[in-house]
Amino acid sequence: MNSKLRIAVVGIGGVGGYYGGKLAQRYADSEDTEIIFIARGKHKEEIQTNGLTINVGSSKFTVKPDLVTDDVAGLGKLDIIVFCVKSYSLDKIAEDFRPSIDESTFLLPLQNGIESIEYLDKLYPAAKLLWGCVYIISSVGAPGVIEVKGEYNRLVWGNPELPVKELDRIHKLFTDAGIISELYSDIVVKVWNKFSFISPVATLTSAIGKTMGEIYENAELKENLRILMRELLAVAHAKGVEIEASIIDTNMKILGKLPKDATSSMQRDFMNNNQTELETLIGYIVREAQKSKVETPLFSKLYGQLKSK
Ligand SMILES: NC(=O)C1=CN([C@@H]2O[C@H](COP(=O)(O)OP(=O)(O)OC[C@H]3O[C@@H](n4cnc5c(N)ncnc54)[C@H](OP(=O)(O)O)[C@@H]3O)[C@@H](O)[C@H]2O)C=CC1
Ligand SMILES: CC(C)(CO)C(=O)C(=O)O
Repeated sequence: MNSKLRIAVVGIGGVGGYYGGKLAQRYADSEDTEIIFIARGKHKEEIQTNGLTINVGSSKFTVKPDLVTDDVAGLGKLDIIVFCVKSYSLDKIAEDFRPSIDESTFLLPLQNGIESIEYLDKLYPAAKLLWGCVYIISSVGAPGVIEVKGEYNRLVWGNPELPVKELDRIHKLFTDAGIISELYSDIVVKVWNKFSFISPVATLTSAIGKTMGEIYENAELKENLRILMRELLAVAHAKGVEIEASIIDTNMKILGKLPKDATSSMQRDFMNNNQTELETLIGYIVREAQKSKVETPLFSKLYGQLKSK
């Protein structure tokens, strides 16, 4: 019988490459923990042959997990699954994990937004769902290579309804791997806090094609961003999430500290004609507003514009 703790990281892109890389660096080849990467194509082949190299600021490390595969069906029971694909890829792959998931499996989705978490909760109601989000700027540089900007990244996660002892064990597992792990009992608010920044910023930058600095320095655009944040908060409050109004000022301060030429990843996806996370970052707010009969005129207008882009 396999008594190892079995962890799968699904999607070895910017996020999965960094967090999977840290886990593999600490636990691959260990006696008690198995690290599995779900990757595909040339990226998978490169990781299998030469390992995954992670460049973080001025340092770098290369890892080889215990297994790299695109064959989810044959994996067997898993203990922790960290979903790091883009939100639009989640439903395609999440279903394939059914034989690996039972009531003791932890699921940790790290997509931006709320919808992926709600989606996995509905798909696997018996599993132990963790809420999570990450503060990192990272991407695939080349097959087998991950580029992370800056040295300081945070993994924010938790679920107050699950036993503290089990959460503490995962927290130790992450921390021992060198991951900055922040375990919160008010995790729902923490994930909405991040969403209250990224959703309005992604919406406005993508709709008008301006950088974060250009928005911050223009009073009218800045007010539009505040309006989007207020609309998002109204939706959160209607859903019973106790997010504080002061998060808007906090978000504006964060925006002011970012490089003037910073763009959002959705804005870059629109510019490069790539598939985007429009539905989970923006469409979700519009749909939830309709369900709760909350008015979100600016979100609705910009969502309509972006949908037809
Ligand atoms: N990157 C960042 O800095 C941040 C990202 N986020 C969020 O994290 C999430 C992930 O983003 P990010 O890491 O940037 O995305 P990436 O596109 O860099 O990574 C996703 C990876 O998943 C792979 N993938 C998709 N489907 C499959 C599949 N069926 N089998 C195997 N591999 C698959 C993709 O492979 P392929 O290339 O072949 O499609 C890609 O390597 C998003 O929701 C994003 O908004 C949040 C904060 C910061
Ligand atoms: C805010 C940022 C840049 C990094 O956390 C991000 O999440 C994104 O652009 O999608």
